[in-house]
Amino acid sequence: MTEKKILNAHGIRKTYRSGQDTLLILDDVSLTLYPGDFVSLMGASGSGKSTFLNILGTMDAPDSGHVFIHGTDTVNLKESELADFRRNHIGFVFQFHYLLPEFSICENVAMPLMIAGESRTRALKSALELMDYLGIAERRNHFPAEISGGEKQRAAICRALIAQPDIILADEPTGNLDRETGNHVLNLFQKINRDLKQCFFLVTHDESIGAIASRQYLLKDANLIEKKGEAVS
Ligand SMILES: Nc1ncnc2c1ncn2[C@@H]1O[C@H](COP(=O)(O)OP(=O)(O)OP(=O)(O)O)[C@@H](O)[C@H]1O
Repeated sequence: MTEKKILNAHGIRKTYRSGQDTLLILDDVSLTLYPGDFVSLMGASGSGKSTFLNILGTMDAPDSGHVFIHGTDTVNLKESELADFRRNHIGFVFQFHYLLPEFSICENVAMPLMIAGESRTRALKSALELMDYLGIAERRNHFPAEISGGEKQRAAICRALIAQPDIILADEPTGNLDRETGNHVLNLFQKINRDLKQCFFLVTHDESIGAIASRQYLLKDANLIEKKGEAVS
């Protein structure tokens, strides 16, 4: 039996113009993600990690190639269809939390559901359940400026999870945190992956962070190379 694919990126090529030059960032790169996968992508600064994540997340378009998510070829979607598609299928966690300062933590977490048309009461209830699961429920009525960096990142993770996305794309999610707080966030990723079978794609320049993934890749010279080695739990 073939396992269901969550994401299938195929033959991705991406170049950027730099003056007269053409920079080749991704050269015929392919990747498949399955339910419950925990995949990391490492590579030197400027190797194209964020570019690849943004293409997988439909935030950027490849020059050629296809990104199928849940069977839909996202490269063919119109700009007007992409926002809904992302909201339904992809959760993002970035180095900076991007919480909205004028809303409470609970409202921030509930926001994707409210935007999708869920009632405020039900959205806030779901948000609170998730915040309880990730240990920040007691911060529900605080505003982003009133909580710590680690709590903000946990709130951002709740917001990424709330619509039950097929995949969470995380770009240097601990880059702005001290080592201990960062480890706590990574432990939460592992817990969510284990408990909920949530698929993660994690970009990091830090090999010790990338090593927690069950499948590890390196982006080098525009190619994706699978690293063989045991995941660190
Ligand atoms: N919009 C753009 N226009 C031109 N060049 C770009 C653009 N975006 C990225 N680049 C270049 O493409 C290369 C890959 O960038 P990218 O941000 O994907 O690398 P990265 O591996 O994520 O780097 P870092 O670890 O430093 O964040 C870099 O050389 C960068 O300067």
